[in-house]
Amino acid sequence: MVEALQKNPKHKGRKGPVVLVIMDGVGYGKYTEGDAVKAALTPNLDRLTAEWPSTKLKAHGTAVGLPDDGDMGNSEVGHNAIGCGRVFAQGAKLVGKSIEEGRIFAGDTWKKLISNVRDKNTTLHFLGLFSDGNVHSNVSHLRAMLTRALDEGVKRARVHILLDGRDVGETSALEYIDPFEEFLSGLNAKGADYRIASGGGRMQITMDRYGANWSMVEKGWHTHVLGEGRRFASAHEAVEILRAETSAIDQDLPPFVIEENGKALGSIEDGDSVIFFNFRGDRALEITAAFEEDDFDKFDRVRRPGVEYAGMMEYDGDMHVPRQYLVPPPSIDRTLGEFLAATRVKQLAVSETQKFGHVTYFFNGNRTGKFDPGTEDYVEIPSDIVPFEDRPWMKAAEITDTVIKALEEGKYDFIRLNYPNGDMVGHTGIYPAVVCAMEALDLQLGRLEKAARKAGATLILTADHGNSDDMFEHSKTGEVIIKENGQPKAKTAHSLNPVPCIIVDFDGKGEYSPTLKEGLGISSLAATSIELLGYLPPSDYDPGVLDWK
Ligand SMILES: O=C(O)[C@H](O)COP(=O)(O)O
Ligand SMILES: [Mn+2]
Ligand SMILES: [Mn+2]
Repeated sequence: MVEALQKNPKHKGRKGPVVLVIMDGVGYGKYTEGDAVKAALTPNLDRLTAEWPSTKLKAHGTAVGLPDDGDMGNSEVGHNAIGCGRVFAQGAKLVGKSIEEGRIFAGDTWKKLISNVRDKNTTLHFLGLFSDGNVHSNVSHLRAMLTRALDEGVKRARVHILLDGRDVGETSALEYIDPFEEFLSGLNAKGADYRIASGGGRMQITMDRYGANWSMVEKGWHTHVLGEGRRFASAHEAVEILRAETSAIDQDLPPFVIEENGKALGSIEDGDSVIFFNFRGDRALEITAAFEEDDFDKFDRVRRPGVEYAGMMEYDGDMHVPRQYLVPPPSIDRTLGEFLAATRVKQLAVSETQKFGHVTYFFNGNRTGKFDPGTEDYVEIPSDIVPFEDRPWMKAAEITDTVIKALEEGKYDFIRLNYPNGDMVGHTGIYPAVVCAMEALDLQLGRLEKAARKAGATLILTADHGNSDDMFEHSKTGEVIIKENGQPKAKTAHSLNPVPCIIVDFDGKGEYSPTLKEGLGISSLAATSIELLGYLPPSDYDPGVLDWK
């Protein structure tokens, strides 16, 4: 356990709690066209921005521990940075380095999985998100592992691909599949039997998170493991036919199984090895449980093959899941939540299912569970299982109800909440729905503001990364890309834009300058929260945004 925090001598006390409001996926747009945050009618957000001290925070690239400044931020690295007050080298960077330096292949897990299939003459399977989005995975890591497996004498490998279209272009699947097939042909010319065996859209199969919809994982199990589902001769053919039939963007394409001679090419069998090559944990934990857990009751697995299973990384540092992994995760320690628990500051974390783990598991440095159940409460509002464009308001009102009640009861000192709308609806790429999501969010900000004023609370309005602020694809020279039908090409991924930091301090005593610091990143939100709670941040935390007089 960490030490308790020291008092901030310049803080003159507040009537109410500090409320950290994470408006997931709401940034400051670079372009007017496609900026749904700007386009929406948001009188509350506009007024709060105009009337209270505010600054912009960096939420992408090296400011959140990603390999370079061309990398968009994401919820994992964003909430890690916000909740941990410092920047850690993150999954994308750690795996890339481990491969570059060869450490991944010198590790016991790699060696065990490889010798398992070599000794038994069985199959090495790779399963994961098939893109270079760098949020959950990177296809370059997959290529490096396949190349190495062949060098180490692995004869047969099967790759199960989850089509992205969410962290990369919405219909970019063939840009990954076609060159990858060529790459496999190159390996196969050297004597390998390496093939794509199954796949499907990432929002249809396998990559559910936080228990929102286990039937996705069940469908994935049937597709990858049992080799059951609609059959095609190749992944390219599957994508073309399924697109023509459904008009779905990649993330929503139905599952497919590749067959040869009337048989699934790569079902997963006893004695095989399986590598789940995503480095990020939230959408990896459920399929991992299906492979690893003896007492598993989320769906009928029908057949559970005895395999050596490994994840790219450890996905849960508390529960030690998975049992075997290839690259050690960032060791995120001494988090804001842990310091507040040690200081006996009463904490509440609230979101709906889709982002519940963000304000708990990611916020606490990829750990499930509380630091101190005596002083912490976590509230999950169940998310609807619907396309988010059909209900862009999601559970913003219910989340707000919970926080307002907590403000009225005065039970907590620090409340953190995540409104998922800007991100979950942003990922659909459906512009009018995103505008509606922003307006729904704004209504709730108005309610929250009223309750906070009454309670003498301090609101910190911010976000983990952008998304809704950048809904159209732009060319390198900055023009909106127009499709054949004359409509702008939708952008489903996060943006590289900075995010707000607005300090709404209803019971402030003028102890700090109303001009906030500039040029900081979202890791500064931890120190800012601590200072507003009346304590001094740990000396190794990144500086807060406030200049105390
Ligand atoms: O998992 C997802 O939905 C996307 O890849 C990234 O979104 P998030 O980082 O906001 O969760
Ligand atoms: Mn997010
Ligand atoms: Mn997102």
